[in-house]
Amino acid sequence: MVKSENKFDVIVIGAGPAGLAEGYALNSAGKKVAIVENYQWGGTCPNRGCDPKKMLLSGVQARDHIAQLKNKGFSDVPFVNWSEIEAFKETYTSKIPGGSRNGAVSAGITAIDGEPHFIAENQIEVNNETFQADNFVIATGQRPSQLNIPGKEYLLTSTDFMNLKKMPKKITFIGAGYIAFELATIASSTGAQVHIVHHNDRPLKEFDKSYVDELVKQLENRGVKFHFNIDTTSIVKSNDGFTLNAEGFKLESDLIVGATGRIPNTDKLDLEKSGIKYTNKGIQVNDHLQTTNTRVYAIGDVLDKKEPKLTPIAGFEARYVASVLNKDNSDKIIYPAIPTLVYGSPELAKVGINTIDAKDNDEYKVVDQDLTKWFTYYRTNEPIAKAKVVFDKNNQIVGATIMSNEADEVINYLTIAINKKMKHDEIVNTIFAYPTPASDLQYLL
Ligand SMILES: Cc1cc2nc3c(=O)[nH]c(=O)nc-3n(C[C@H](O)[C@H](O)[C@H](O)COP(=O)(O)OP(=O)(O)OC[C@H]3O[C@@H](n4cnc5c(N)ncnc54)[C@H](O)[C@@H]3O)c2cc1C
Ligand SMILES: NC(=O)c1ccc[n+]([C@@H]2O[C@H](COP(=O)([O-])OP(=O)(O)OC[C@H]3O[C@@H](n4cnc5c(N)ncnc54)[C@H](O)[C@@H]3O)[C@@H](O)[C@H]2O)c1
Repeated sequence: MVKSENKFDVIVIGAGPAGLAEGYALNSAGKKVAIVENYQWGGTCPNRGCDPKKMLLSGVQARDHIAQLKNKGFSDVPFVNWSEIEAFKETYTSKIPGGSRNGAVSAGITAIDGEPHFIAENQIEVNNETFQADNFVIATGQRPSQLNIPGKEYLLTSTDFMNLKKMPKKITFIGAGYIAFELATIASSTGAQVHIVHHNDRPLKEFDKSYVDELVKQLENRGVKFHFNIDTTSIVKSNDGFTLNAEGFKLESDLIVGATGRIPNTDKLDLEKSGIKYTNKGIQVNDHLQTTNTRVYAIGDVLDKKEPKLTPIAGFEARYVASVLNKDNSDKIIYPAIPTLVYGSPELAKVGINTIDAKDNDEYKVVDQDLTKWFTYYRTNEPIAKAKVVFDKNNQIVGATIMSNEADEVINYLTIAINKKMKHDEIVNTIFAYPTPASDLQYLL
């Protein structure tokens, strides 16, 4: 017999951006909701992902702005003190787990701490107690993948990097994806000599190659050394640090960070007992985000999906599933244009139709502009600012790739323009504050 207080309308598993957004949306619609978390409430993004990374980057970007203005008002480029910036980040992250849990409980959500696993299609067990629900939403996210090589235990994760108390003299990242580019930018501005070792010659492969090549050059200009086509075979501990070995290649470092992707947290849940299918890419769902057990939904990074695994998409999926469970919606999920961004100095961003796919397609026109001399970028002496914009046959913007220090802001404007199908006239006739990246939009579109 399941105790009546252990029976819920919906049990959400995982208290990250996806699970919390789900819990709040269902709770405010009057459902009896519980959320189960096995580690830190708040999940990856605010505890060990987007937010701490961006706090660490804030100091780096401030320093880089001054570096750009060397001999144009500044004679010295300040040193970024890693220990202070890391401690500042900690003032934010240390409050996240408690704050996230308290917020959910204050809203009326039942918080359960422990390791859940399915024991039947509508029941889970946590801490030897049985809980039952009409529906479940799995939102357990991902964790860093680990290379299967001798010495893998010596590799740090992105979380370890962000919690370092001291920046080492020499640090190596394996893998050249989002995490390596962003953390390498931070490390190189805080005094470390940085290396990136990648197994092929196509870093950030989902972005336009010509812009990635330029980004690689910008990182090289700040001292980052790239080693392409190197397949790491082992890590060996030495007296002073660690040696990364590959065929005909050796690299000594004080620390080595593995940044070769992330894997879904599906393994501890006994999904088979609930009839839920999954692959090594995540939980399989239909176009209503429903798993192979129709009472169970899955959202966020734990999904096997083609959309990128990012915080705002986790929130979008949570709101969608809430609308389905609240019986307000029976439509399949349709994603709007999704912006993605590699943070740094400069930033690389894209949205909508990829400029790589549009290049050789008659349906599209791609306009590539060097913006470096435009006033917005000239006034801060940015080393590089570029934009490739994709238009369809009606001259409607459908995609873009942007590189500059302001790419985060510009890509968001372009996302609105794509989703709202805005025409050039509408942009020209919108009065934006001048001079800002927004007031440049009329020359981009
Ligand atoms: C270094 C880094 C930087 C990033 N930067 C950005 C960025 O700038 N912008 C962006 O949009 N995205 C970024 N991301 C991705 C972003 O963090 C994720 O997309 C987002 O956190 C996904 O939310 P989620 O709720 O699906 O998963 P998560 O945030 O991972 O939350 C899942 C939760 O489930 C819990 N859990 C796991 N297994 C179980 C279990 N068996 N039982 C119970 N609970 C469980 C976890 O402890 C966690 O709290 C970054 C990620 C990393 C690692
Ligand atoms: N700004 C952001 O939005 C942001 C920032 C960080 C992370 N994230 C999220 O976290 C995810 C994980 O980031 P990530 O950088 O770990 O993964 P990623 O998938 O972006 O990059 C991993 C890279 O490692 C390479 N790789 C794989 N095996 C390798 C090997 N044996 N040796 C060398 N290289 C190897 C891959 O080819 C790939 O380029 C991202 O896909 C994204 O969802 C987002």
